[in-house]
Amino acid sequence: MRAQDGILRVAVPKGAIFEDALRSLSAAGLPVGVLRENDRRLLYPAEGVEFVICRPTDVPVYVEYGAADIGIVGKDVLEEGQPNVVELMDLGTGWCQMILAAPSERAEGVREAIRHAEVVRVATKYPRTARAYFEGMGRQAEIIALHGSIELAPLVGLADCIVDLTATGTTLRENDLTVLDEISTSTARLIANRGSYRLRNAEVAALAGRMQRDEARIG
Ligand SMILES: Nc1ncnc2c1ncn2[C@@H]1O[C@H](COP(=O)(O)OP(=O)(O)OP(=O)(O)O)[C@@H](O)[C@H]1O
Ligand SMILES: O=P(O)(O)OC[C@H]1O[C@H](OP(=O)(O)OP(=O)(O)O)[C@H](O)[C@@H]1O
Repeated sequence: MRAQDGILRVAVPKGAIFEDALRSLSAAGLPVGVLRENDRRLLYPAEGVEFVICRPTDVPVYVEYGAADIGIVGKDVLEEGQPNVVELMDLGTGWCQMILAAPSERAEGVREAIRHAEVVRVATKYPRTARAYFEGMGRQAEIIALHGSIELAPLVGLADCIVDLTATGTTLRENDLTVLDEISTSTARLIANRGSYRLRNAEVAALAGRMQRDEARIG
C-alpha cells in the first residue's frame, strides 16, 4: 500500500466522461494538459500531482485500495460495485439513465411476463443493479452478464430485455428498443480514498471546493 503523504494521485476515466473529467480537474487548477486519452502511456506525472488513466469501472478500485487518492466515476459504477470510498461531490456531468428496455415489437409481452412474475432473461453490464431492481419488485430474473453492446442481446435471442444506460437515446432508437422503465439516473462523482480523505483532508477538500458543478443535472 502506498503512503498517503506523497504527491496526490488522481484516477481519470477514459471514455464517455473523460473530457468532462478533464474540465472539472482543470477548474480545480490541476495541470491536465499533459493527459492524452488514447495514448498507450497510462501514468502522467505533472506539477504537484500524478494522473492515471484507466477504464471507468476500474477507477473505484484504484481509489479504494489507495493506488489513487481521488478519482472521477459515474454514480452507476458506484451503485454497481459498492466500493468502500468517500463520495465527495456530484459533478453533474456525464448524465445518463439506467433503464429497462426490450425490442419494441415484444415490449408489451415482456411487460406482461414481468407483471405475471414469469422469469425473464436480462442482459446487462450491471448485474447487481439489475438483480436489485427485479428483487425490489418482488420479481425474479435470469441475469446474463455482458461487457458491452448490450442492446444487441435481445435482438438475437440472447435475452428478453436489457438493463443498460441511455443518454441521447440514439442506441435504443437505432436498435428499435423501447424503454419499459427508468431505474435510476447517474452523473459523474468525485470520490476519494478513505485514508487520503482523512490524512489529506485540507488538500482534498480545497480541490473539491474548486471544482465547478454542472448544476443543470444535480437534483
Ligand atoms: N452514452 C453516454 N453518455 C454520457 N455518459 C455516459 C454514457 N454512457 C455511459 N456514461 C457515463 O460514463 C461512464 C463511462 O462510460 P463508458 O461508456 O465510457 O465506459 P464503459 O465502457 O461503461 O466502462 P468500462 O470500459 O470500464 O466497462 C458510465 O459509467 C456512465 O456514468
Ligand atoms: O443513449 P446513447 O447516447 O446512444 O448512449 C447509450 C450507449 O452508451 C453506452 O454504451 P458505450 O458507448 O459505453 O458502449 P458499450 O455498448 O460498448 O458499453 C451505453 O451502454 C449505451 O449503449
